[in-house]
Amino acid sequence: MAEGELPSVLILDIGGTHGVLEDLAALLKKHFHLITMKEFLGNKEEMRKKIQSIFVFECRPTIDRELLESLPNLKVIANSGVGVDHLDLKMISSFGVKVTNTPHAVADPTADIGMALMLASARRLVEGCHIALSPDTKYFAVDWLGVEVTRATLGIIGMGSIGYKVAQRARAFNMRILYHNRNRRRKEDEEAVGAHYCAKMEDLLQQSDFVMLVVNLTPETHKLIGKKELGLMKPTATLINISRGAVIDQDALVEALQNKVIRAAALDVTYPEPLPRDHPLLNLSNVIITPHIGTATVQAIRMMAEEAIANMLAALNDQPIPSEVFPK
Ligand SMILES: O=CC(=O)O
Repeated sequence: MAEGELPSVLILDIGGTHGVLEDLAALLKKHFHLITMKEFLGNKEEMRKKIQSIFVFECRPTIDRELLESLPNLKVIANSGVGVDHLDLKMISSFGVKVTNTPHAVADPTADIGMALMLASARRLVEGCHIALSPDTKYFAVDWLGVEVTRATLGIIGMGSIGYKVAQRARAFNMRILYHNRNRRRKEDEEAVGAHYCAKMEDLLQQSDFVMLVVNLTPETHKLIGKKELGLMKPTATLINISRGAVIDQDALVEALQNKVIRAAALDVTYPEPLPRDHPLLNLSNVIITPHIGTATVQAIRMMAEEAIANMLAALNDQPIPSEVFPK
């Protein structure tokens, strides 16, 4: 790289051609020369040699061996978002390329979406909205009573930083909070939010009125919730998923919802995304689905870009990286 020249960053975004939003581009341009996928595809050897970093912005691309082989000077892939289940960490690391994520930016907005889904499902907000918008529906609230979140039992599966933020919020609703996690949190953390540890996930499933999934998607959590687990839940319970769609066996979920094995589900994530238009989950009145919007806020998008920039700069300058993700 010539002196004074900014390091080149390839931007992978939804559609692969638009680059990032204007104000984020301005932020990135202070430190990097940006290359959109459109420019990249039309181009030449010389440009590929300059690319030192990939910024994955609001998309889940497949980064394959072929792409990595074509970028001889790539040092880091900076993912905006915390989940890196779409990246083959071992393969990427075999090229000497580092991977980073943005755990701080995502925690609050994702916890907010968890709470929003729980409240919306409990109080049947979407159905209520349809009734209010429809000119000829007769309004009899008794026909579609909701349930209360206040003082109910919330079971959080996955007590990392997002799960913990959910617990903090749930405490304000006087909820009884149970959690299941690979590792038990420190006593002080538990006490601060009044959370009780369930070593066995089954105990949490049996006792909770609301079960919220906040785990990373890994081989161990793939289809963590299937027919057996749904069968353990109360028939009055609601399942909320803000992690990844594949954490639930979706066929089993459809069956459980159709047969009222559980009361309802509220999902910000599905498998695949979006669901095919004829998917049975889209035709159930006891389901709310949002299109993976846990971090879709003005603030989060900016904070994720800032975190990614700090990660890229550290990686390119051989400094300690704030949020590096290592292959297991
Ligand atoms: O899904 C959102 C994230 O991984 O941060």
